Amino acid sequence: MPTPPDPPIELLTPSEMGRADALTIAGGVPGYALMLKAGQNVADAALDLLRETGGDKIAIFCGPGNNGGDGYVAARFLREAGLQVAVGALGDPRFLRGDAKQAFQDWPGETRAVEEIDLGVADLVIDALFGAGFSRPLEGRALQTVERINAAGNPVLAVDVPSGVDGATGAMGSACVRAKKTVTFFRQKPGHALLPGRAACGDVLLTQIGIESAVLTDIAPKTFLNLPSLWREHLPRLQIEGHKYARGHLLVASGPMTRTGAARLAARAGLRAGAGLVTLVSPTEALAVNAAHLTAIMLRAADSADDWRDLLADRRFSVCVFGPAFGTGRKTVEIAEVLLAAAEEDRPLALVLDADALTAFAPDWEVLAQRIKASAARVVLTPHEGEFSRLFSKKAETAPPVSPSERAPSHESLAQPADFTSKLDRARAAAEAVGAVIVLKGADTVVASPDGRASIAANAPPTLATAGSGDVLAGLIGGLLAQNMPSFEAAACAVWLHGEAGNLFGPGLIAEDLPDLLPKVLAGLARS
Ligand SMILES: NC(=O)C1=CN([C@@H]2O[C@H](COP(=O)(O)OP(=O)(O)OC[C@H]3O[C@@H](n4cnc5c(N)ncnc54)[C@H](O)[C@@H]3O)[C@@H](O)[C@H]2O)[C@@H](O)CC1
Ligand SMILES: Nc1ncnc2c1ncn2[C@@H]1O[C@H](COP(=O)(O)OP(=O)(O)O)[C@@H](O)[C@H]1O
Ligand SMILES: [K+]
Repeated sequence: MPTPPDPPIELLTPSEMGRADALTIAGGVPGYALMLKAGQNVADAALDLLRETGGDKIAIFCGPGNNGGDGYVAARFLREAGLQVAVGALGDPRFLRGDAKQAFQDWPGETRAVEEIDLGVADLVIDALFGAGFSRPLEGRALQTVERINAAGNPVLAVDVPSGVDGATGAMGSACVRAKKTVTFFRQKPGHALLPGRAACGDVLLTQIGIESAVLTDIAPKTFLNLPSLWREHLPRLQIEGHKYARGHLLVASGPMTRTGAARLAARAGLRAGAGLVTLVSPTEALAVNAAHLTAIMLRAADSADDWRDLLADRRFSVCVFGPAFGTGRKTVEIAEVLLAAAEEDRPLALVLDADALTAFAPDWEVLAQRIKASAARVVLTPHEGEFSRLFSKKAETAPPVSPSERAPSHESLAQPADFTSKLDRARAAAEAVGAVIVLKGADTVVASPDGRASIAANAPPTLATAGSGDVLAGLIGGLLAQNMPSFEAAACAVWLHGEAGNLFGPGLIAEDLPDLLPKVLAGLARS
């Protein structure tokens, strides 16, 4: 029998995880049974780490909630396994409640105050201070304890999330534990994938504690790790009787004479991603320089919004990447409006608006939103953080519907990257407000759809932070849209392919290298 394809990997916010616990408990599994399994998994991970690093002395820091409860359970298992375990409590453990109280009572050893734990002798530290219940920046004793753990430099195993990291957002307030490994339960959380949380986790070990996947039917999570399992079934499939027009005709808009490279990078990436035909649309003044660099990619001239309108009368043009190095003047807004208006029910068109096409509308994101919502085009916006802040810096005059997610930001705060509002929620709220798929780029690129689905990528290497790499990404999205891949899946797939191409090349990467790595990445994907 053929093996079924891997399912998408859901990411659960701490409150969704709370529902998973609650549904399981309501189904007859005692909460303490879940905690016992969680603590056992932590103990097993600690034993594995000690096999690598050597030693038998463990310091466990237990907080005032159920995360601390996992710590007391792990302490008991590790002591039973013959290790020397020192337990330090943050807060008076006599005030623990519920399962955590039970776990403390079942711990047969001594419990001291966190300050009394000698880190100089510990071979491993277990951080069970705060997990899903972490709710505000650390201060006082909690902050001092985390700073002491980090300063001591022992290998740290974090329980669920490194203390100080918000599992929903990946944000940290004043400080957070820096772990070598993080053991989490049932499903990963957005905070394991979003920065800075991801960097604080070290390796993430996902373990099971007796929660059935069936609870997810009720919870209906909408956030996923950006892995092939999320979009594989929507990958373009070549037909034996296919012709190039069946693979779509992608347009890419070139900037003026001295700014033509970005469009050529996008065009080549679009062609490599599988668009049947790619035409670069160049200002007349830059035709010669573009012509000198193009072979398989075709070339057309267009200078004004009217020229673009005439060009689009040819209905075979099905996708356009617009914005890279185009310039941010009034003409950019006019052409974007022509592109959006050209789509009709019986004239499908998909648009990737990138870079200058976003900045040209800034800060009037509501104008862009109106045009997109009035358009029949499928639209993907690909801002980096700077473009996102510029575009969404203005307060909303009429409050658009608010994102359904846990920490939905008001649209007034769409552009605030540094607080507890997550990149995930900002991208999601923007997608809903604008009516387009948003690709909010960076080392933890979020792709958000107006229908609430979102993905977080964790495969991109920092070598991708090189001039022109975003142009390549825009072209990849265009190439996949040209083959009729749905917008959310096309954007997520392109982000993943982009990351894998970066990984394949390694050090010394420049943007020109990326498109030509695509055949290898696609071949690997087909084999996996
Ligand atoms: N039955 C369950 O629900 C299970 C829970 N599990 C564990 O339980 C954890 C969640 O437990 P809780 O919901 O009790 O939450 P936590 O144990 O993460 O933290 C809650 C406690 O920390 C305090 N707190 C939060 N932020 C603080 C800050 N910045 N400074 C000082 N105090 C702060 C809160 O007031 C509360 O007392 C998970 O992360 C997981 O480790 C696992 O045992 C699996 C089963
Ligand atoms: N530190 C990083 N790690 C991984 N990927 C990164 C990092 N920094 C940037 N990227 C990726 O590189 C690309 C850069 O795009 P962009 O900022 O638009 O650059 P450009 O305008 O030069 O093309 C994006 O896809 C982004 O996600
Ligand atoms: K923790």
